[in-house]
Amino acid sequence: MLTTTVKALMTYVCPSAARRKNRRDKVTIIGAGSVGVALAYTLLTQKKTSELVLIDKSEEQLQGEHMDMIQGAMFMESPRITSTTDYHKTVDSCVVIITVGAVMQEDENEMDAAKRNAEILKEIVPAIVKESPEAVVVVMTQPVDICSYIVWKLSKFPAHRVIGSGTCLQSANFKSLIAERLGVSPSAVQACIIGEPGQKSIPVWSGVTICGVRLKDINADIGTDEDPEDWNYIHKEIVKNSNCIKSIKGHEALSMAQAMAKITSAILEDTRECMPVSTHIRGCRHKDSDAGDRKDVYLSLPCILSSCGVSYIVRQQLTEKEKNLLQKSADKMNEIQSGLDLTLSEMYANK
Ligand SMILES: NC(=O)c1ccc[n+]([C@@H]2O[C@H](COP(=O)([O-])OP(=O)(O)OC[C@H]3O[C@@H](n4cnc5c(N)ncnc54)[C@H](O)[C@@H]3O)[C@@H](O)[C@H]2O)c1
Repeated sequence: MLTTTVKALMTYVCPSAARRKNRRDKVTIIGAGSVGVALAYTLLTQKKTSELVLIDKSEEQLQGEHMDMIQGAMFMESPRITSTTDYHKTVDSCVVIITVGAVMQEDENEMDAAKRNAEILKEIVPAIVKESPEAVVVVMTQPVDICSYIVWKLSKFPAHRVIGSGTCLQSANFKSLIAERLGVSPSAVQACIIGEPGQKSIPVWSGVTICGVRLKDINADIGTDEDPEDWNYIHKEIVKNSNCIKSIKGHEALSMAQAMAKITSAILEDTRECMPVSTHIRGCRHKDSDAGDRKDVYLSLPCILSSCGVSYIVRQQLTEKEKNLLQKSADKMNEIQSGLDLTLSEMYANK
């Protein structure tokens, strides 16, 4: 029975937050590139899984990564590691993490990247559904909100079982830079970045609290252009640093792997942790009042993660400006989604 406070605080998403009867921890990572391998290694060294399957289309790549991991397996309590091109080996995975697809190029727009990666996702999603129909799928392929939407549509999974990595890493940076400026531990800071990742992400300054004290109550203009202390330089710094890492080494594989390990363990261990991840948002007020699935988009919001994926979305009390920015992102997602062809060819549909 939900109390009034719980109802006002969070939107109930998952039809049953019941814990799985048979706890398992099999994880599949699809894509053995920089991000997939960094994540595999992080999950193994943090002992988050005892059974890991790594899938890629390149056998040579898989062989190299597999031999390297197996050599060190004894130091990781000898987990079962399978590296394969055969999806049947992924059967009954608890969590499937998608890291396939080439990194977005600097001059590439999101529509082109979405179309390019949609073709790859059409190839792999039917195989995931066939082998692990109960899995929670976590999408890392960029543009992550659009790719999460594509996976949700192709899989026909309930929306709470398809999650995108979203703004979880940016939010963690947001907390730690606020903490650094205040000279406190990040654990004293509650703060998050929502919407889409990158430059258009929305730092929710109105909701930043330190041990329950709202910074906006002390500095009414915090994070705005009128802020005398220019706190928003923190958000600019996060975006700049992320772009800098990408231009120097091509990807943020190591830090993303840490964030993803946290999301994965929240699902495997049913921790009910609150993390901003890309989730299905229903009922966005798009400009055209057309009903139907045009209103479905994926964007990051703070979610309670459990064994069923997203159990709740926390209802934030956003300012009008923050709401408008979120709406702008939703409108953009809607526009990109309407340009996608998500019909599965027979070859993949019957996989
Ligand atoms: N969500 C995030 O915050 C975040 C952060 C970093 C990277 N990424 C994204 O993760 C993705 C992977 O990045 P990366 O640096 O590891 O790229 P990468 O090129 O190093 O690796 C991609 C891998 O996918 C494999 N692959 C491609 N098509 C496949 C298919 N049909 N079936 C199986 N495997 C296939 C390739 O063989 C390759 O090994 C990119 O889309 C990137 O933009 C997301």
